[in-house]
Amino acid sequence: MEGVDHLADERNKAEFNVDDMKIIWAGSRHAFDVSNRISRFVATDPVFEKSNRALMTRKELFKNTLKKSVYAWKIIKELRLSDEEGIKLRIFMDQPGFLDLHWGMFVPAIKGQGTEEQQQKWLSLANKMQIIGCYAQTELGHGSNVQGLETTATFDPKTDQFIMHSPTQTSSKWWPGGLGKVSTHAVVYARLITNGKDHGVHGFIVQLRSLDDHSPLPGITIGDIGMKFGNGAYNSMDNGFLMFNQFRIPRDQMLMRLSKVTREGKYIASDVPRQLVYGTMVSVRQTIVSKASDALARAVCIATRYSAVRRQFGSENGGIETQVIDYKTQQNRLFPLLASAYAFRFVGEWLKWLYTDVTQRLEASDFVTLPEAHACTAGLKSMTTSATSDGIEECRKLCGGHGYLWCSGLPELFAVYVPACTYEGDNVVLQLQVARFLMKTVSQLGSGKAPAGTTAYMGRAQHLLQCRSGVQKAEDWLNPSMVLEAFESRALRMAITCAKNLSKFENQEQGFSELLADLVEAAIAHCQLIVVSKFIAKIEGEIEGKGVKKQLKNLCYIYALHLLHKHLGDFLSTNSVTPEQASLASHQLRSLYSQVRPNAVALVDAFDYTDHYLGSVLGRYDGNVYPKLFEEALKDPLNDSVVPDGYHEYIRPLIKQNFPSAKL
Ligand SMILES: CCCCCCCCCCCCCCCCCCCCCCC/C=C/C(=O)SCCNC(=O)CCNC(=O)[C@H](O)C(C)(C)COP(=O)(O)OP(=O)(O)OC[C@H]1O[C@@H](n2cnc3c(N)ncnc32)[C@H](O)[C@@H]1OP(=O)(O)O
Ligand SMILES: Cc1cc2nc3c(=O)[nH]c(=O)nc-3n(C[C@H](O)[C@H](O)[C@H](O)COP(=O)(O)OP(=O)(O)OC[C@H]3O[C@@H](n4cnc5c(N)ncnc54)[C@H](O)[C@@H]3O)c2cc1C
Repeated sequence: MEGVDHLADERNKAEFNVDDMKIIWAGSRHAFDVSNRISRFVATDPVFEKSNRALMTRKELFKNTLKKSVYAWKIIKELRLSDEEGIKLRIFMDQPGFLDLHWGMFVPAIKGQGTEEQQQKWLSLANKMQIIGCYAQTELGHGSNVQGLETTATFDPKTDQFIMHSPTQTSSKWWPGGLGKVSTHAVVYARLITNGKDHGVHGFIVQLRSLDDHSPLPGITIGDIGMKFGNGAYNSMDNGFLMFNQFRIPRDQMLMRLSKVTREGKYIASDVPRQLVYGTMVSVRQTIVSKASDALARAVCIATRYSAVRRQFGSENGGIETQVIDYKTQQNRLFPLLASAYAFRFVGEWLKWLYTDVTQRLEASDFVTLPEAHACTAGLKSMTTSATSDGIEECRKLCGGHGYLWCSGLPELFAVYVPACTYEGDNVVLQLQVARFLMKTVSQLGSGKAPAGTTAYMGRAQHLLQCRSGVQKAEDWLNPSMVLEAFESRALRMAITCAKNLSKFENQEQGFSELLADLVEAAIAHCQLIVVSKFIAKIEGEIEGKGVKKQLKNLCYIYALHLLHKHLGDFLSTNSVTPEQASLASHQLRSLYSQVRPNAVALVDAFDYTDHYLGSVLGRYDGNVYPKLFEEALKDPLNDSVVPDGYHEYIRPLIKQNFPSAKL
């Protein structure tokens, strides 16, 4: 029935003020206002229609993305939207495209690695989008191993130019988004060679295409790398390949904030850490963590609303059946994901603070917190994107068969989201960076250098290695210090076991290779501790709104205790909890699920997503699922005619057993 809220009963059950929770979710009243206004604007503008995306050909989808992106840019300019509003517009437009790489990587790379002069020249063009840029780092043969890149930039003192060259097929740039068909420029990462000496990987601004007719400049071979996973989905993006054949650029197009090449070809390295050349990746990894909560929240919103609408079994005397959300198994799969969406939101807020702090310090030439910022952005990017990808797929299964329909919104969400486990650093490779950081921290324990920030707990190693959890009854698992101690002790003990095992190897690098799997587990334990501790810090802070804090507390402990349950092997083998304490945690979890149950729909309403953004028949705000599923089915081109194309050619001859005789 149109106009009826099929979820009204669910909404009436809520024990907290949803509008107050919306502010907490958004981060502030201002952020909520912006998000709410822009999402509704996008939802009502026909140019941003997206329900027809899956049936588009690749070319149609690409052109549709161009149209939307340019229209979005026009709106940003004409309505003088702020950066914050512009970014929200892009998010609610919900279609990956070249804007992401231009604003998300090309512009930041120039800001972070260009001199004042270079910024003035290039950003004035880029900020007006008179040039369109991308980030060309990965090559066919090397992605994770940035130091292994093969593209060369050789300085030619005769002409004061760099010669960009792709010496092998594997050195072709391969993957950069926006490169294939749109970008006029790129920040290209290549090995800098002066006077025959290789100085490692540096960034260069390179023009790729003519600004008059868009044709590739001579010496450049460029194109799209082809269809990717899923129909529609990330295929809106023109991920590209690029080869240089002795292509020349002026010397002043090397990004020279971190190191320089003089007119004479002398290489001058500055005294800042060389890793700052990776700065753009660190900034995007930070953004990806906040976006993880957004993607997971979308999937959870769909699965929660649908689980409240969907009924199976349990009918007595012909009465109505049980809502599937009332099954404990459904709750046990769904509510931890709901809790994770909130957890990732809060750790994302904290990471943004950490990133802003390290950026300010770097500007003042203080590099002390850089290793921690790198470890946190890498580890949390890895942990949250892996959990989100798995979570979206779990939400699809939580929706049963209908979750597999395109119009559930979940297949496309998964297809668009899952490469987040790979881009901006493969998730395993990134956790190994965290592991290196942890091993270094452990090796310095007792040296007088007290661990700080997220590793401060390691400073209490003596206590954490000996302590036994004090949990005696299920309610003790609602005590923040008991929960934290269990997570700290598990993380520390896993890290120390790895360090001890490493020390048995004469060659540390060989030892590291042997122990990779254990090291990744230790790194994940550390990252989970960070998320749990930031969630606890959030609920211990000031939170306004009727009943809001209570709900967040429930979600916080669900998040922590479901991790305990999931990684029980770690907790038991490190003696961080006993089997009895683990079973008390399960008991407490069940009780928390019961408390969340009446609030579940309201907790996903707090995300304030429009039906346009959700793009899901199953997740509709009004819960009017079944008539809309029919409507969607009838829109399919196969239903344009009653008798399908191909009937006369194939079906009829088959039924009539009337096909021409086969010849081998
Ligand atoms: C006017 C207003 C306008 C506004 C309008 C706006 C409108 C439009 C809005 C548009 C919206 C934009 C928003 C978009 C936001 C983006 C969202 C996401 C979308 C993403 C799209 C996908 C794009 C994908 C891009 C990519 O994938 S780029 C390529 C990424 N590649 C990688 O990540 C490679 C991974 N590999 C590495 O990073 C490194 O190789 C390595 C870290 C694995 C190893 O490096 P290396 O070999 O050098 O290091 P070692 O292991 O030897 O370590 C040496 C020491 O260095 C430390 N280290 C390493 N890395 C770093 C680092 N980054 N920082 C600091 N330190 C680092 C190590 O820890 C070692 O330290 P030690 O010596 O102490 O041990
Ligand atoms: C959708 C998408 C968009 C992208 N956009 C861009 C872009 O705009 N610009 C750009 O430059 N790049 C881009 N990339 C490339 C991306 O950054 C790389 O794919 C990513 O860094 C992973 O590198 P790889 O492909 O070389 O993986 P590989 O390193 O080849 O990984 C293959 C496997 O090897 C494992 N492995 C690798 N090294 C190790 C190790 N040391 N120890 C243990 N295991 C290891 C990995 O875990 C993985 O399982 C994009 C990629 C995708 C999928």
